Amino acid sequence: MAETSQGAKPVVIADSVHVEYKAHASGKGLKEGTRKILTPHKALRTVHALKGVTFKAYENESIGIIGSNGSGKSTLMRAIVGLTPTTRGAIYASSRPSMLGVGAALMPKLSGEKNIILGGLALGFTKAEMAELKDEIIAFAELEQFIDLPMGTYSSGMQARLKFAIAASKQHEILIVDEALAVGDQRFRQRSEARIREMRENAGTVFLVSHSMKSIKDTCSRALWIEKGELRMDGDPTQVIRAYQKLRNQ
Ligand SMILES: Nc1ncnc2c1ncn2[C@@H]1O[C@H](COP(=O)(O)OP(=O)(O)OP(=O)(O)O)[C@@H](O)[C@H]1O
Repeated sequence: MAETSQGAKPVVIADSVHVEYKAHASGKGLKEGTRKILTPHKALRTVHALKGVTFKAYENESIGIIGSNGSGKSTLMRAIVGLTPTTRGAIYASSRPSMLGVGAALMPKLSGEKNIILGGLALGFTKAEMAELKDEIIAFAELEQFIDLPMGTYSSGMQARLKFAIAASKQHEILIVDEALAVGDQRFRQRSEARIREMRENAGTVFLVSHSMKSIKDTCSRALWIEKGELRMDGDPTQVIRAYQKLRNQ
């Protein structure tokens, strides 16, 4: 991969990325192969969610992704992780990007403690490693009093804290955080932002999708503004946010 004049190596390259979703007129997304069983009179709509997005992300950057609802932010993140295929263009990454969140692996009926082990295994830790990390995770989530209760009894904020604490226990080289910070309370948000900064300092590259301009300003070194599937602006977070808010207030 090419290097910049400052010598930083790109870790993610998005090269004219297009993503088109095929959606049934009833509103449901379609998986490959589903098309065949649809009745012919039901129209198939194409949603062009990303229209040629190009950028390079470098080591140690923390990149905020902003834009209106439905502008394509999550689609871009899912394409970077490989969950959503690009229709045209390509994404190159120097190592496998991780999406912060172990939500899918967790089970509401199990205690917070058992879910920590489960979530850790899903992240690739061994049981022994999780036994060592467990207390730190419980302390970060501040759930000492509740950790033996089923996770399903937790409030949404408590669940979000548990998920963040599990996922943030691992150092990721390329980490994608999609709105995870918006759910906790103000104090937890500050602590999770600090943790993200720490991960970034340890040679990680972080993408943070958020509608909280404060989170982006406090956490990110760069911002990408995606609007209607296109990269509208890329640069210093304060300037990009100012331009975005100016358009929103018109
Ligand atoms: N599975 C899907 N099938 C069809 N269309 C989809 C699918 N997922 C997303 N879209 C469409 O793609 C566009 C971009 O959606 P996306 O979720 O990436 O936006 P976003 O910027 O993350 O929005 P928000 O800020 O509201 O979370 C929207 O028009 C959305 O309706």
